Formats: sequence, structure tokens, C-alpha cells
Amino acid sequence: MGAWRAFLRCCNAMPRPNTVKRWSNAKVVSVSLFLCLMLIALTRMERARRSFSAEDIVVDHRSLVSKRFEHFETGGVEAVKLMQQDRTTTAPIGVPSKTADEVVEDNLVTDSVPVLPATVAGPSGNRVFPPPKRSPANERVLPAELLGQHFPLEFYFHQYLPDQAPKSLPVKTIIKLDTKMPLKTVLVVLDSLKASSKKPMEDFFGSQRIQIDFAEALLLPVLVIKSLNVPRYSLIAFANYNVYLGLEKTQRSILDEYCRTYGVGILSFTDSSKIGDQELSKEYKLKMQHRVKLVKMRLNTEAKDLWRIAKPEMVFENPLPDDNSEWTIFMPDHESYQPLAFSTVAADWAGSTHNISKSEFGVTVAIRDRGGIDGIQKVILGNDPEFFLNFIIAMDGLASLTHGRLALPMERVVQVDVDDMFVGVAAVRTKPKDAKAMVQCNQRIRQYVPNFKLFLGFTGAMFLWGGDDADKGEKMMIDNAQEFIWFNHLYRHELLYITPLDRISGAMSKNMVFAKEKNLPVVKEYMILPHHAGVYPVYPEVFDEWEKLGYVKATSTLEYPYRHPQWGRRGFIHRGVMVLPRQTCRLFTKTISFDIYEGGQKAMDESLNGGYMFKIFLTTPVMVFMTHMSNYATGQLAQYEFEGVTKAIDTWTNLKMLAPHPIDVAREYFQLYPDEVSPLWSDPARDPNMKELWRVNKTLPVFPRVIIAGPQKTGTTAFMTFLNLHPNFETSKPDPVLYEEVQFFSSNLYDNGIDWYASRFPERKNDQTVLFEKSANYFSHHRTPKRVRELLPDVKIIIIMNDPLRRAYSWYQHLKAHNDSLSQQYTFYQIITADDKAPEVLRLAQKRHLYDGIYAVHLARWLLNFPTDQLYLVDGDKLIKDPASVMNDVQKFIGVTPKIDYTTKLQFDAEKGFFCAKTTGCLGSGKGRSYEKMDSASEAYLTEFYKNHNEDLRTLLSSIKHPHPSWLTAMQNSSIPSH
Ligand SMILES: Nc1ncnc2c1ncn2[C@@H]1O[C@H](COP(=O)(O)OS(=O)(=O)O)[C@@H](OP(=O)(O)O)[C@H]1O
Repeated sequence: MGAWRAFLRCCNAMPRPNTVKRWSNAKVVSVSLFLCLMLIALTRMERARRSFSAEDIVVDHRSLVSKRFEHFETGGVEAVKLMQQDRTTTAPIGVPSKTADEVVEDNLVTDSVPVLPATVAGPSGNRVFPPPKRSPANERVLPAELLGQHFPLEFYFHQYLPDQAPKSLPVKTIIKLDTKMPLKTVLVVLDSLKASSKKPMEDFFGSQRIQIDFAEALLLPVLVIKSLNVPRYSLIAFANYNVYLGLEKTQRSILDEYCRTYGVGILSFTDSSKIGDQELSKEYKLKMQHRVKLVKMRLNTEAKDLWRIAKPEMVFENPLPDDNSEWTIFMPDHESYQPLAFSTVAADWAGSTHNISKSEFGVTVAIRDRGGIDGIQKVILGNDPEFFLNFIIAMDGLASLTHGRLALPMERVVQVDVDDMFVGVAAVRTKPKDAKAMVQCNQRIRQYVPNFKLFLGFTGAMFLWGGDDADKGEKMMIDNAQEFIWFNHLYRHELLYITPLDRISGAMSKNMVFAKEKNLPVVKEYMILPHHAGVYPVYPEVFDEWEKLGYVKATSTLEYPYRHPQWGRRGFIHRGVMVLPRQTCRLFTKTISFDIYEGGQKAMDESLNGGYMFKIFLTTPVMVFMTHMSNYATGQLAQYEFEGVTKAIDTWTNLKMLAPHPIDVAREYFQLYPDEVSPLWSDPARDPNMKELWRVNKTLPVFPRVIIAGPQKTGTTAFMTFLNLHPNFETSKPDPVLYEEVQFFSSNLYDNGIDWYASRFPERKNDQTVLFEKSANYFSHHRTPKRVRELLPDVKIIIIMNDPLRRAYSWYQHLKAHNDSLSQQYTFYQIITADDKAPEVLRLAQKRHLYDGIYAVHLARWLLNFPTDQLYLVDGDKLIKDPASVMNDVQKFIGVTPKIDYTTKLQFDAEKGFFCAKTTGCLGSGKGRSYEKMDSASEAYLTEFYKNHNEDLRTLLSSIKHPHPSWLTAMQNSSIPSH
């Protein structure tokens, strides 16, 4: 009522035209009510207009995020509550966590804005910098992988059955498909997948995090996902332009047609190591001279619309790198071409200079074809992207050819961490000249990166442990503390893999006390653990501690998901702490004998010439570097390298370098890469670096070798019970809420990490023991296959498929048996036929009943992630009628020993109507219920609903040469009209 009165007050206060002014409150109310009713009616009409189709199960993942468990599990919640009271029955299906309230169903699309810790005040009380702006060019475009997760069937057909299309319509998701927009993937065509030119292509695109597909020229992939009508590639790239020119005629015309239809351009490099000296493409009116030796390069300032990163007025005055006489120059004869870069033929070049200009900048070494000849825009470079100017030209070409869709933002966020301040033996500790050099380094880098300050990781206990000179140097650092930003690096540089973990909190807080005493401006929100131990692989104790402290919000590591190549490192957020990927500078192992400052000059020169660090700056919008001051003698060179590289970036590019507060660095990172918010866990036992970081006194986690993945209501409990009869199979520990299930990969339990997952299993009795788990909702959960593949790449997956009609009805009977209100309110028929006008709960319940039974879609997702020999598909009917033969077979598939004969373990129980274990008896009353037959209207509806999906399943199974389950064959036979 209060709100209503406020509304009326508002109405009265609002300026109105004279006629309205005279209206009474009653009139205002009636008019408002009328307008409301009209609005409702119009909305209903609009809904009704969109008629319901059998394929129209909306898998609206985003809505699930906010609706939480009780909405998603509509119809299941009451069952959960009941089950919690009655522990004698087994767990309800799909209960993903301890309590309904805690659960956030995570079956969501990852393009939601990540939840990041709030911005915090900088060391001086304010942010050092405003957060960098995101460039519109960098707005996210649908990555192919996401599409593959949500449209697996279409992807599978596209990949393996390109001549066919699925019979069923795609199951709708919230992903909006713009069928004219190519996916954000690049097709790189090579003459052979083994070509040496593959690596530079991987580096060029990979370092910009652009997804690539490689293809051989003789076997180009199908370019459009037919069933979705989605063009697959945003750009076609050739490592060697001659491969494009030499494409087989039909392939060329298909490719060209694709490019023209979707406005896709071609970016090509050249590789003259294997080709003749001079070539003429008559068709393209382009002459090319290969193997030219060149000096100097300048860009064409007239190609204004192409230059973005490049500063076109800059001139490179030195000889171009020429290990194998690898440059190609272009001599076009058509107005469609525009030179992009010019060079000068070296005076000592031995090749024939017939028709080649010898004047300064007289030859063209990069060119653009504006499509005047064949309607396709191209950028062609006279070498690979190795040379730094070529790299920049290619990046700008890429941005232009993809209309900005694959362009990186123009800002580069830079953070340089100097770990181990005060750590080290006397000889390599900070001397006065080092301290001075660091202060100067800050000042010099500030010319290019406003407000830049080195970040120093300090270890208080080791302060003044060095000799006299070091003492002086370290004292100087303290005197100049305000010149830097400091972060906690643990008091004694404790290596957590050998230090008792209960010392972490002491080590963190003592260091902060030290900082206070010395008046160091510490950013307490950012912290680095020595050797990054505890961050990845995660030590739960470290994150516990950070959670207790409450203020640590960001850290970084080299280790996730792997170390090499550098550009493959990623970030993730775990328990509120943002973990950023860390970049490493070169270690100048060869220059160690140099005087350090002399070596520094060398590092700077190299960067100025576009060395390794320069490319990191070009391709990495948010960079956190790791360097050392003392414990690696060579680490001290890094400061020179940063001077060099920032100067070079400032000189050659229009990129804007920024040095914000570390929390803003982290926030910027995850805003740029929201897909990375959720980590993908992998097995530390499989990676030597991770193994090194694992605690010395803690055994590596042991994971299951077999997963019964579902789907729900297909006999998964019977299967796991039977498997357990084998002396060497050991299932997960029972859970008070989830009972026999784990549900790690398909719920927010995944956030608990791998230690938690491993703790769900008993210790193996001996080497023969095979751990396994059953979680029936894994099968249809869109993220699960990828997560499983990442952690358990060799796992064997068991999938049981019974008649989807039976499966849906069994779920309804499950609800009924637990007096779930939904099943009391609605009949089975009402639920499965719910349309757009139905209440939301009914729509969600409909999804709950029908979605899992769309086997083809879910199976395709597993098949895209696992080889077929890791999947064991069980005919659900056979499991009921002849479980012994299924169980005998599966032992072979898993490779367990000894093989047991299940005919001696199982017997048919006439009363139960199912096979039961001789020793442990039949399953509980919740499994194998007796209930009335499905009504014929429902049966007819479901038969129609699943018709095309089942047809797709047949195609899919045939494609992997798997026999069809008996119910599927029977269904097909019954649908063939008899004459
Ligand atoms: N041997 C044996 N004993 C009992 N029940 C058997 C057996 N084999 C298969 N089934 C079928 O399993 C159905 C229950 O499937 P799930 O165990 O996968 O259900 S759950 O998802 O774990 O809740 C269950 O469904 P309902 O018949 O609806 O109860 C059975 O049809």
C-alpha cells in the first residue's frame, strides 16, 4: 500500500496538461490500471503468436544463474527436502550441492560479466590510474568453442558428417546467432601440416589469443556450419601466398566464394625459401621477386585507413634480417593494389636486378589488394611475421581485414614485479648502484608509461642479511621506498611446498609489520607467494588464509594452465582471488659475465629492434611481468629491457601504455577475458612443473578411472551397484546429501578444487583397485565433458541410453513418489506439453523431463571431447534384461582384472521385476518402481517430440560404427509403415 500511495503522490506531483490536472486520483488509478491490463494483454498476445514447437526447449542458461537452484530444480526441491529427512532412499537426481540455497547452478554461458572484487584505493589513497577503457573493437564475438558446447550436434555433423545435416532443429540456447557474422576463428592454410611455417603462424595468432584451425591446401574444411548457417572463419590466412595461388581450381573457387559472400579477407605471408626467383601471377596482375636482400623499411603513410598500431611515419634504417634470403618484393600491375611498406635492395645483393628499382625505398615489401580484381581484400607480406615491422603490419592488416573483430585494444596495461627484494647471498644483493639504477629506471620508463613504478616483493626477515655494500643498497631502497610499490612476498621467503602450512599466516602478517615499521607503501591486495607455490596447483590452505585476511584480492602465476608457450598462460578466479598469468622476461644466461649495466644496454638495443619482449607488448593487453633483483643475477637486466621495450613501443606504435593499481590490472584482465573467470582444473601428476610445486609431504591426488555419466533415470544406480560387486572396483564415498553421487563437474562443487574431488574417494586397496564414480547429471551438462577431459584425459566414460520416453516418465514418477507439488498439480501430459504461455515453473519442469533424453545432442558433446574408445555406450534395455552380459563386457572395456562372471553375481527377482545382486539384494524402493503405464496421448506426443532427435542419434551412432540400442531399432521399425 505504501508503494501505491507513493505512486499516487508521484502522479500528483508530476506536471500534467490542464485536462489531466483536473483528474481525480480515482481517474489516475483507473487509467493506470487500464494501461497495465492493456500491456499484459499485448504481451500475452505476442507470446501466443510465437507458437510452440516440439524442438522448442529453451535452455536458458543465463536465467538459471539468477534463479538459483530451486527454480532450476523445480519439482526436485521438495523431493530433496524429503530425501534429506528420509535417508533410506537414494539421492534425488541432480542435487548439485549441500543445501538448495547454497547452490548456484553453473550451467551458464560464460559471457556474463564476471563478478570481480571491488576496486580499492591505491597506495596513495586513490587509484593510481583510471581503469583503461575497453576498445569497442575488442568486444567479445562468439568464440567457436562456446558454440560447440551449445550446439554440439551441429558441430559434430559439420566436422564428421559434412554432407548431412541433423534432422532435428538446434535446441535453442540464449546464444544469439548472427548467421552473417563469421565465428572468431582463423583458418590457416599450409601446404603441409608439417611445414616449418606452422610455428610462426601459431605464434602470431596464438599470442593474440586468436583461435586457429590449420588445414592443408589439398583438404580445405567445410567453411559454413550448414545446419546453423554460420560461417566458420573470420579470416583466411596463408603462411605462403604461393599456396593460395596454387590451390586446386574448385577449392579456390569455394574459398573465394566464401570470402566474397561473408566479406572475409585473406592475410598472407610469403615463404621464398622453396620457390623460384621470379613469378608472375597473370590472373592477379602481380609479379613477385623472391630471395631479395633488403635494407631499411618504411611504411606507406598513404594507406591511412589501415594503420592502427603502426606509426607509419617511422623509418627502419638497418638491414632487414636475412638469414635465408627470404624477402619477397611485389611488383603489381593493377590499381587494386596499394603498397603498404617499401624497402631498398641491398647494394651487395647478388640476384638479378632486371626490372627492379635500385633507388632508396624503391621496392614494395608488403602490399594490400583492395579487391578490385576478385572482390576479396588481401594483405600480403614479403616474409613471415618474425621481423617486428612485419608483425605490426600483419596485426594492422588482420584488424582491417576482419573489420576490427579480431583487433586487440590499443591500451597495454603494464605491471613489472620485482620479486625477492632483500633475498639472496651477499654477492647478488641490492648494492647502492642497483638501488640508484632502479629509481632511475622508474623515472625513465615514466617517459613512456605515465606513473610507472616497479612493484617490489619484499621479504622482511632477510633485510640486511647481506654484506656491507648490500646493507647500504638495501637501506637506500628503504629510503626511496615511496618511489616504488611494495607487495608482500612472505617474511622469510617461505617455500610453501616445504614449509609447514600453519606458518603461512605468520609469514604474511610479520611481513606486513615489517612494512609498517619501514614505512613501505604496500599494496596489500596483491600478493605473490615465493615460487607461486599454492596458487596453481591450489593449496586450499593458502586460499583459506587469504579468505581469513580478507584483503588479498589478486596474485599471479606462471603455472596455469602450463608454462610454455608463454602466450598460452591464462588467469582464473578462485575463492575471490584473481589469479593473473605472469610473463617472464628473457633470462640473459649468456650475458652473465658482462658487467650488468653493459648487458643492460644490450638488452635495451635488442628490444629497440623489436625483440622478444616487444612482441609480448604488441600482443598482450594486460601484462604482469616477473623479474628478480637479486636471486637471479641476470634478473637485474630486466629493468633495462623494460626501458628499451617501452621506448620501442612508444616509438613504433600508437599503443597507449598504462600502469594502474594492481587490482585494476586484474579487473581489466577479467573484463577482457571473462571466459577465464572459472578455472579448468588439471591433474598435477601429469605436469612436471606442477609436480614440483606440489607439497613434498603430500601425496598426489588419485582420481577415478571410470565415470558413469548418466543420463538420469536410465539405470545408473543399478550399473554402479553391479560394478561395485567386483572386488577391484571402488566407488566414491557416500555423501550425506548427494548419497552415491559426486556431481563435481556439473555444479559449483567444481569450485572446491581437485583436493576436494580426490577426497570424495576412498584410498585404493591396491594397484588393481579401479576408482569410479557415478553422477547421472554429467551427461547433459554442457561444461562437463571439457572439464572431465582436462582433469581426467584417460578416463573411461559410461553412458546408458534407454528409451527417452521411459526416461522422462520415470522422472515424473520419481517426483510423484516424493509427493512433489508439481507432480500433484500437473499431469505428465501437462508438463511435457507445456507451451510458451505456461507458467515458468512448468516450462522448467518440462525441460527437466525432456532435455536429458535428447541423447544425440549430449552424446555429440562427449564425442567432440573424447575419442570413441573411451566411451562405453550401454543399451538401457539390455541392462534391464541381461545385465550380466553388459557387466561382463564392460570389464573388458575398462581393463580391470580379474574378470568375474556376472552370471554368478546377479539373479532375476520376480517380485522386484529386475535383476538384483545375489549378495546385497535388490536396489531400494526408489529404483524400479511399479507404476501405471504412460497414457497414450503422452506417448504419442513424446514419440513425435523425440522422432528427429532419435533419428540423429542413429546417424551419430552409425558414424562411430556403434550398434544401435534395441529400443532405438524397435522404434524405427514401428515407425516404418507396414504394407
Ligand atoms: N536392476 C535394476 N533394478 C532397479 N532399477 C533398474 C535396474 N536396472 C535398470 N533399472 C532402472 O533404473 C531406473 C532408475 O535409474 P537411475 O538409477 O539412473 O536413476 S537416478 O538418475 O540415479 O535417480 C529405474 O527407473 P524406474 O523404473 O522408473 O524406477 C529402472 O527402470
